[in-house]
Amino acid sequence: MATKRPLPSKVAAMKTKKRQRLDGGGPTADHGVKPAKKAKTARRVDELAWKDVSMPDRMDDYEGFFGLEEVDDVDVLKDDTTGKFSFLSKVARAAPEKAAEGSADGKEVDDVDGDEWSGFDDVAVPEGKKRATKSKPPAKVQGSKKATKAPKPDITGSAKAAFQQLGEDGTEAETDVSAWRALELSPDTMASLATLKFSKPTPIQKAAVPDILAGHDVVGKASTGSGKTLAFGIPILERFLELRSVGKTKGTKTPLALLLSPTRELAHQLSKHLTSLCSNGLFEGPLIATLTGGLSMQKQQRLLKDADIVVGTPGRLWEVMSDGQGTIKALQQVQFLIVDEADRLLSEGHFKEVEEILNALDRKEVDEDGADDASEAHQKGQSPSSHDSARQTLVFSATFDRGLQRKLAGKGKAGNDLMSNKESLEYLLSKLNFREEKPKFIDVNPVSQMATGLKEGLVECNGTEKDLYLYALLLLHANVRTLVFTNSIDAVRRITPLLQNLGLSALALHSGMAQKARLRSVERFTQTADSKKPSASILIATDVAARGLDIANVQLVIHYHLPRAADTYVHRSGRTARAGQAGSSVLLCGPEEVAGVRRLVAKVHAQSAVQHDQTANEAAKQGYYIRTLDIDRRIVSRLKPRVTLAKKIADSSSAKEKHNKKDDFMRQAAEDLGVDYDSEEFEQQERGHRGRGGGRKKKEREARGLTKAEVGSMRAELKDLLSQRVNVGVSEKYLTAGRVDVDELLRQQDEGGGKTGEFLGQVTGMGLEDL
Ligand SMILES: Nc1ncnc2c1ncn2[C@@H]1O[C@H](COP(=O)(O)OP(=O)(O)OP(=O)(O)O)[C@@H](O)[C@H]1O
Repeated sequence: MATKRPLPSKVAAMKTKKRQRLDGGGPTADHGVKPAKKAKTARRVDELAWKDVSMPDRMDDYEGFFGLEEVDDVDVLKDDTTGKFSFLSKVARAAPEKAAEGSADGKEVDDVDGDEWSGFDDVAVPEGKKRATKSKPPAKVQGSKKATKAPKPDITGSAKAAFQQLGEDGTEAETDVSAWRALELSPDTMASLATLKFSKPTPIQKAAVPDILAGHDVVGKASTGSGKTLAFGIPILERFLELRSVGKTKGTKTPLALLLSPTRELAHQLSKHLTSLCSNGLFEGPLIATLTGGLSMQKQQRLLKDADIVVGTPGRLWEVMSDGQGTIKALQQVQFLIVDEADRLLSEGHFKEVEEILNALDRKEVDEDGADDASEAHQKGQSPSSHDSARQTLVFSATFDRGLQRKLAGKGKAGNDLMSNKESLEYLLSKLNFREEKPKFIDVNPVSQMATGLKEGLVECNGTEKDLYLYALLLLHANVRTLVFTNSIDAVRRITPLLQNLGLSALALHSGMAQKARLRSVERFTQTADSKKPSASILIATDVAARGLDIANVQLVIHYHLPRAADTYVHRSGRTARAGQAGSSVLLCGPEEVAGVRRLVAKVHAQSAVQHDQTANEAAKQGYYIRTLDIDRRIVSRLKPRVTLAKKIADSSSAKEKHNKKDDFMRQAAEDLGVDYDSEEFEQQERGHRGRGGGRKKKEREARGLTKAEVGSMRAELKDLLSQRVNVGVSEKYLTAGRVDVDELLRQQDEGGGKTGEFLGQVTGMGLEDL
């Protein structure tokens, strides 16, 4: 007997308009409801009248979905015997839309018959699915010898595709992509590049695309922000279009490419970037599934079934592969394996899961029923077959271990040492099972791994003054999109509210946050970057944001804590000065750290010289000398009262929050044990235990002890201080030149209600503007 079941709140929340009358009003006799004027008919999911949902505040690739749709007035029925669902609706999707809905290969993301769709979930269709329209490539796309399929004129009148080719004034925005011709790409890819307005390939794209298209394994090195994603993305799209033109993508259940990413944010960004190339409405592109932790695994597994490109972080990918559903078998057939940010992925920390994945991809034995059990195979100690791989392996990063670079460039001594260090990148590269004896090593930036538009500097300050100097730097670079890197989650948690109290809209990003909050922070930061809004333009992050993140218009990177390794310095700094833009990277360091910092930065700049047969010391000696930037101490000291107050307020709320959490935990534990819990008594006992951390605890207690009224008055005082303008229009250089009487200026400033001199904003004469 068919019964009705209401949508769970999750589904309802995903739709802007809820389905009507889900608990009644259906036409079934069981419910004895008056028949509607037009009877509802059972329809398949893809026959329903889905409409696009606009999501202004969400990431386009949220949870691996590239678009959401909604549907109204549908009754959902569950057959208790079979457990299958069916849908009753008066209206069906209009015919032309339906044609657009189905992909050429007839695949569907949500199983229509409900065979595998055992529960309700968000119903969404990736963008690639919805765009089966064709359109004319822009006028200047011509001359490709390797055409897979001639594009047809836009007979369906796809307004979207046509609109994408129009400039704001309605005229055709032509991008001359003739500089790509030497790469012999298909008209579809050329059209896509024109839509993206990429008029010419970047050096790494120019060098790597032909080798990848020719079937070689490639290890690619190019500086940060130089377009490495499309260096492998374009060949993947080319292969997809080639296979599609001969009908080989139809009905296949095996992905074409597998991409490994070290972080979740980067995985989502890679998907988004590839989507912009592959699903721009000009042709039907490949489906992309993003597998990352922190988001619904079932949903990702469902997407995986139809995916052409799989992008994943090692942990979640291995989890999915280990589920015995035949995922390993499917992934064993990928034609491309891409290891992005390879030196990070193949280093300690990610090592275990990456190695498991690599072993599983190369394992020959699979159960008779086609399913696989990775852990079982692992226990059996099955090892990968060597050098019989059909797939191409592509390895990319801006940084590689120096010894490895020399070897790849043919300068190193081959020897037994190759296998001696099991943790080394070299050893792991040997596990990648390249199809060729030696992959092609392409290094387009042998001279420097830093972006050409990057300027570097350091600010010297005591450890206890870092917050103050950070604030001063941020004020001096007001309205500049800034990424601040710290070495710990605690520091992000502390600095973010501190800056917020100071009236700056700082956002946090660290791995201790829930995944949705992480994505939201990146999304908000990206949006403000896009909209050029001055607010919310500071992201305080751990090194989870150091690699690969491509956020437009980030102009300043501040290293609040020194990076722990040279490669981290390169990647953090690489979040600015991307794609040929300018940007600055500033290190905050204590006087005792300056010498070490200079060595670290010189080492980074000396890498290439070392490749050219110098020793590290020789290279560093002739090397780069990072400049010290002066910030006028008078300005800093005038900012101090604000920072001190803001810190007290932030410490008070964080101590209270921490205490409440601990209290909840203790209360629960006491309840579980069936004993009484008195928080004051417990605290007194704790106070009795003196020892390490006693001072910190005392401070926490004091901060927690502040009353609401005390915090309120501090807030009022801070508000008052923030409303006063601080003159920062004078610099040390000015002072030493003796042209300005700063005391007089500051006095006038106070008396004149902030009308004298120059105020907060970009300052000239400090050396900072040269950065
Ligand atoms: N041919 C091109 N012309 C103009 N812009 C491009 C081109 N190719 C890529 N870009 C843009 O350059 C930016 C950086 O690209 P990408 O993220 O691939 O850099 P990357 O080399 O992978 O950097 P990282 O080492 O930091 O990961 C992106 O915003 C991308 O859209």
